[in-house]
Amino acid sequence: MVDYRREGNVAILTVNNPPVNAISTRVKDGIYECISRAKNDTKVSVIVIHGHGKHFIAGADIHGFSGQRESSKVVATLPEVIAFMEASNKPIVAAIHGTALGGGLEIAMGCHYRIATKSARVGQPEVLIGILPGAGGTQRLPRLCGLGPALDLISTGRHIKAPQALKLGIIDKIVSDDILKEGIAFAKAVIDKPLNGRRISTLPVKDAENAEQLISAANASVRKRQRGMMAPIWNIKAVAESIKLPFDEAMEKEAEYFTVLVTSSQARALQYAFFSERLAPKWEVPGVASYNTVKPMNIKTAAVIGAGTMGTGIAMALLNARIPVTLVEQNKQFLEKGVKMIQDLYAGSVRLGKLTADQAKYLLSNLKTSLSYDDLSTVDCVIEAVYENMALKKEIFAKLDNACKPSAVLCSNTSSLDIDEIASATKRPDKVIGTHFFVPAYYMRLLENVRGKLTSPETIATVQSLGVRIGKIPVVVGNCDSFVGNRMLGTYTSEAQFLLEEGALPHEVDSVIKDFGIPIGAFEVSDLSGLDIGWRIRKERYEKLEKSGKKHDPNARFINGERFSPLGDTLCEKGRFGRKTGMGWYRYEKPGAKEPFIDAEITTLLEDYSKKHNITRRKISPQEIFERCFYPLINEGFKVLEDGIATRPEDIDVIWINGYGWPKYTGGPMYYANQIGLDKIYDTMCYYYEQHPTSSHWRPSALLRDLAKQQLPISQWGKQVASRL
Ligand SMILES: CCCCCCC/C=C/C(=O)SCCNC(=O)CCNC(=O)[C@H](O)C(C)(C)COP(=O)(O)OP(=O)(O)OC[C@H]1O[C@@H](n2cnc3c(N)ncnc32)[C@H](O)[C@@H]1OP(=O)(O)O
Repeated sequence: MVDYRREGNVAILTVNNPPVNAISTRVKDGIYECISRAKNDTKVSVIVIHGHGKHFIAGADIHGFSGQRESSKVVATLPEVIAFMEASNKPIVAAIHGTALGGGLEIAMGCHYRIATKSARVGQPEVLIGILPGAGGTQRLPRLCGLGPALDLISTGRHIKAPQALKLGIIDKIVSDDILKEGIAFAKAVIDKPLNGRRISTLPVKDAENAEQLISAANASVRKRQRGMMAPIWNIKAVAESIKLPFDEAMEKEAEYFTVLVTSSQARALQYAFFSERLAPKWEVPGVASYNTVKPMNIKTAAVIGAGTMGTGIAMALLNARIPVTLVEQNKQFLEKGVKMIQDLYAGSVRLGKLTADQAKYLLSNLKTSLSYDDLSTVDCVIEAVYENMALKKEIFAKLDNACKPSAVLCSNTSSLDIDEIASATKRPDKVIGTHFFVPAYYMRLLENVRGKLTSPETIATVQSLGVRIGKIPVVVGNCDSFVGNRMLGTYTSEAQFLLEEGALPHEVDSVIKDFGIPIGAFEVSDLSGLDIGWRIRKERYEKLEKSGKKHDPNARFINGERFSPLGDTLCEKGRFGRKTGMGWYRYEKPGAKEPFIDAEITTLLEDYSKKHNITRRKISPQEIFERCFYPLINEGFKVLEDGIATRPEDIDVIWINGYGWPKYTGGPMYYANQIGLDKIYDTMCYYYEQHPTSSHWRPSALLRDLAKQQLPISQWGKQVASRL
């Protein structure tokens, strides 16, 4: 785990714990033993610590915070090992490449010098997994780089690159990529330098005079950007101790606050989410194939069909990953508008300093445009991103099938339509798959990959690997109406509207949703994305119904015996499409404005509606709003598992966290269901099903019922599936 060797008078400690050199108990013990050995070795004058493989040390082993800890051979804790390193009279140099994160940076700060390669990144991301840098990070970082930067890094968890770390004084020098050679050379040059001033714990905190202002600014930022999360608050509190107390006493406070966080349910949920996000790309389709049995195709070039918001966003996601893209439109003006959108977004990134002008120019140089499918004969992959219309999509796929080489993968960015039907327009259904991106597609991390009946494992592997390459978290799901995310969302938006019919107002429903931690309410989000999108999809369904001989009544509150709210359609008929028209479920100062205001017209519309349908409006409690919005959603997640549409509960949680703003600190809907208690959810579902028998989303899932009866957690379902593979 930690190798020791000596080269002349330099002791070299190599941390070797693949894949990221996480600090397990054995790594911690190994470091302690190797430092002791170097301290006692009279031939050693200086020590270098570095990491084998891709990283220096990416932090403490996250498995260790909730699972069983390995027993330790040495009694010292990680903070004690770091103190032991800092106290060494022989200089210790941390030679950093890849990442020095969390406990890795804390170890580096226990060293007397830190050098790093230019591409190395450092950070204290503990807050993101619900804990704090409990091995002295909250105390050493403000001494090293100042209170302001330390508060920022520790409360946000963001990583910074070596050049910025150098500016902040976190590292001493940027060196070439031959990190070990550089480390040894640097170590030799500092052998005789005094260590006074190199032991960070003995230094004063920089910017301490501005403490009050910096701490209140950090707290204000947390209230705005990390609402509901407890870890950022405790992280700030711990850093604040650095200016109130001497180092040793502040370390005791750090340990105390660490214990509060590490035992919290938020930390458990965030750590579960961390591993779930890493599990998602490792797809498994029981009885079919899995990521480790199939090789993906290498996608060298891609095309995107449609230069609207979705198409341009997808094109940018591909361009950002250095994949050359041909953007195709049928209309020259639309195409030019789309290209301008991309150019403007890159120009914005340059203005914000996220890209250099040269980088933006390079990315744009990989963008080709075309008005003809004839230009797609050599591309490896096409992503169609036109609006949701089955006939149009089928027409496009038939054309693509003729224009593209036989090996090309054909993807549809659909959020709800039947992939099998789209694939039926081609002679290569095995190469057709849904790739459901989220808006804005260049930014949102979720990619819901929808496999059809005939989609080949190679095609699944290809889009999963492409997803990772373009920085997404790809999740494989099965083909059903609206797939996983939107299928579950459907129950939530339906219930939200039923609540309006019965007496609630949009802002009352939205505030319960936001209090739970979802950043934007159901009605706010509907106004943001545009009510007309759902309306278009519903109109397609009404047309289908009519074709099958069932007349659709625009006032109907039931479709095929199922409760339905026509309120969304009513708003659209009045031109209330949301923010873009300045009115939707809320009113806005002008079209495109962001701030929603309660609209008296909507209140009247709802009252009239209820009267017309003989519904007695009543005050609906926040608890009822919560249960009615979220329990059917959770229940639908169980049905999705039952139906084999999702393979693992973790996949559902990843979808909801990364695509729909579900608060990560609750772990996602399936994890959260366990926290509430499956029996409680089941009983509540039964209660509401009795009250609302015409809403099938209240019918409790058989899986939920079985697990609740057997008092089993949802993770047991995952295990059952895993054992069947
Ligand atoms: C008295 C006791 C006091 C103790 C105080 C201790 C205080 C210190 C706390 C910490 O250090 S908490 C950990 C802080 N570090 C992190 O949060 C880093 C997390 N990791 C990452 O951000 C990324 O993994 C990476 C290092 C940037 C690499 O990213 P990349 O995309 O290249 O790979 P991944 O797919 O993310 O990861 C690969 C592989 O490694 C596993 N892994 C990563 N980090 C850890 C970790 N810290 N612990 C355990 N495992 C880790 C990850 O799950 C992947 O595993 P597989 O999926 O391949 O099995």
